Amino acid sequence: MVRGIRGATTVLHNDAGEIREATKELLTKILQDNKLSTEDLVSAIFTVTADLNADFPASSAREIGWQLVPLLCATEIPVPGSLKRCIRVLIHANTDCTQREIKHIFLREAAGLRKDLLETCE
Ligand SMILES: C=C(O[C@@H]1C=C(C(=O)O)C=C[C@H]1O)C(=O)O
Repeated sequence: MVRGIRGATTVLHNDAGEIREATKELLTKILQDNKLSTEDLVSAIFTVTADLNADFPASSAREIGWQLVPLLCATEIPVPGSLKRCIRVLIHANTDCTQREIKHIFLREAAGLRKDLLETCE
């Protein structure tokens, strides 16, 4: 069964090194907490807020072994007042978990984004 897994994190600066480090931390935790390997991954879509253009998060994914996973990066909708310097991801993965068992991961300043989603996790 293919399930969707959401994640998000933030960086302090529009800096390629920071984006790489934050993205790798997020993706590694998503795989660990959901007991997934890269072989289980179907695809992933990243968005970054318009204030982040120093690097593509997809490059970071390849640096941790996601070379065969189809990836896409796009700019997030600039809703006034929304969280700044945010990297979001939607991963599609093969898993036996139910929807409620999926661990969605929101780190750093993004931790408050989707408390509703976290509350529905088992
Ligand atoms: C609230 C978020 O930001 C935005 C809103 C989303 C939503 O309402 O589901 C999803 C992604 C973003 O476009 C989030 O990342 O979860």
